Amino acid sequence: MSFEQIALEDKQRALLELREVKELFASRGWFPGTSGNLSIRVGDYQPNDFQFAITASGKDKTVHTPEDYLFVDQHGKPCEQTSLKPSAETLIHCEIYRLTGAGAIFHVHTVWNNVISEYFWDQKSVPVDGVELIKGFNIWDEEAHIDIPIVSNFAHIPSIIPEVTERIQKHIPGILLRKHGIYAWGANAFEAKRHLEAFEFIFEYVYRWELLKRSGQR
Ligand SMILES: CSCCC(=O)C(=O)COP(=O)(O)O
Ligand SMILES: [Zn+2]
Repeated sequence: MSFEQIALEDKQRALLELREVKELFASRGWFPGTSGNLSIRVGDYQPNDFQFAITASGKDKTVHTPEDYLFVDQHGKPCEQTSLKPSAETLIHCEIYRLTGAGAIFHVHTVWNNVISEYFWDQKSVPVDGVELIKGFNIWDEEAHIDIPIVSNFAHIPSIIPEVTERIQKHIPGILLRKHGIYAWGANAFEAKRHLEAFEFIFEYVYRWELLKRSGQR
């Protein structure tokens, strides 16, 4: 499907949703120092043919400007002539869309997601047992155990991709980059937001619980 064939309403919806999510996450302090990036897919999807709106690179995501977003294709190339640069991490979004067919991907840097990624780095995943918010991922078993994957972080973004490709799990809608941040996704913006919020809750809970166990209070 060409970019021109995608309905204008679909493109406008994506931009509006990005603006709302960006404002909400900014109010939570989830974009420190211009970090983070958000994307929402538009039009039809095939693993090798899709388009999405994404935040422009290096912007202060706590403010709104007319130059906050642009549309790119499955290779991360702008769909229209623009002076804007897509997020430096666009290729990670491309790969997650390619593998999952998700409708939205949100990436934030928080202290909790950074701390937990380092704490469990030797295991390469964060183990989570029986926490109610796992239901946020549509996993309904009270005793469920999940392992949230952690992958290596590199300044050279293409070097991050192979591990993302290898470690993405079908039933876990997120992946941690070591000492960098979380990528969470969903079928649409509502679901991706729910997943991201569940991850952030779980990271704080698991780390605090680990500390209590270590200190001998539990
Ligand atoms: C300033 S944080 C380093 C880059 C980063 O990790 C990030 O999430 C923001 O990069 P972008 O190009 O999307 O602004
Ligand atoms: Zn980042």
